[in-house]
Amino acid sequence: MAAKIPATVITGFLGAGKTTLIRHMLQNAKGKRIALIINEFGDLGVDGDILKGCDSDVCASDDIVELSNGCICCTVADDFIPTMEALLARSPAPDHIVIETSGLALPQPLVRAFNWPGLSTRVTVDSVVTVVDGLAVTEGRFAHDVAAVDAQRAADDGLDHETPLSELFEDQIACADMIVINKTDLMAPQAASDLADRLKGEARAGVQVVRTSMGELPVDVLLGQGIGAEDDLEARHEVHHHHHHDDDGDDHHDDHHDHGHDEFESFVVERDEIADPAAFAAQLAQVIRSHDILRLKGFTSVAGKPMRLTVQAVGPRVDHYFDQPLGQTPRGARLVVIGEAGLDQAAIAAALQA
Ligand SMILES: Nc1nc2c(ncn2[C@@H]2O[C@H](COP(=O)(O)OP(=O)(O)OP(=O)(O)O)[C@@H](O)[C@H]2O)c(=O)[nH]1
Repeated sequence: MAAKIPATVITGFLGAGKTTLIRHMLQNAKGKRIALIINEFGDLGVDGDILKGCDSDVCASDDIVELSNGCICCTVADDFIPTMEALLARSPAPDHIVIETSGLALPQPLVRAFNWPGLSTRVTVDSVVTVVDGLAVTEGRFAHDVAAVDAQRAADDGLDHETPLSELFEDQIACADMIVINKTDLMAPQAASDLADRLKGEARAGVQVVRTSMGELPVDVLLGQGIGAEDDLEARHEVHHHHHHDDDGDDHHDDHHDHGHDEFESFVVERDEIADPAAFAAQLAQVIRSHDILRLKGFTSVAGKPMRLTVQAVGPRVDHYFDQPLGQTPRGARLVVIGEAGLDQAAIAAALQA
């Protein structure tokens, strides 16, 4: 029988650098036929567009499958498994499959899907790679922040659970075979190495922790780890609490269908094209700060310019760059905004449209 096709699961919180890492991998894959499955939170398809827009023949757009019917780990049977089966039926079959989960996905249910009868004989999880925004974690912006949680607890006796952000982070760390501390260009070397030590302590024994920036990991380090994560699920402890327990008490093994998604929300804001990228970036940074936005990304045209401007913000940091000709895209801006539930959508839209 033919060898199983290896599949790498790339996980990591919103804006950690998963798409950047995958783009670097595709550009350095040296002829390996890689099929990509990507799943975004928010419905603009920004990551797919960024990957298809990279002018390299290794990432032909029909090798990229976007799953946009919700969170990949919650729609495993309806969406993910049929997509995998379709990829496996291709001739020639891909050499490697890479799956980019949404920043809010729990990796465990996805890994579990590889034990499905139709998949288990044909693919194996080469490794689970968790990309971490090193700067955001050291700043305690979303990760498990002991001091902040303790302070909250002290202030509120009724509080018996951690924030959804820190729970997601813990699950993504607990499931990892390799942790990539990304964005080290924004960190002092000592802070990056302290974080590496800390995450080694939180992860399972033997998990590799590597440091990088712009996801520039050698392809041979990233792919071909040969772990077989689906055989080892029990070790990948799931810490995420379910906030929507069935009262009948029967805990199904696949009861992650609505894990915490209603704790986050996303929406799209459209506006007229902008005049000045730097001024717009400053405006976005202001809106992000005043409304506690976790992630904002999208595209806009700029008055008088033929290129599309990509805008990306992770917490308070806003990046913008021209990436490709506008082509047929109508002029104007489309932005997806992601945050914890309760965002003031009308006020945010008004501030972004000002
Ligand atoms: N300075 C710096 N910026 C980075 C690095 N890696 C990624 N970025 C930027 O961070 C932003 C988010 O990166 P993505 O690769 O889109 O992150 P993602 O994990 O795919 O994010 P989601 O779309 O939320 O899933 C982009 O603006 C990237 O250019 C890095 O190592 N250093």
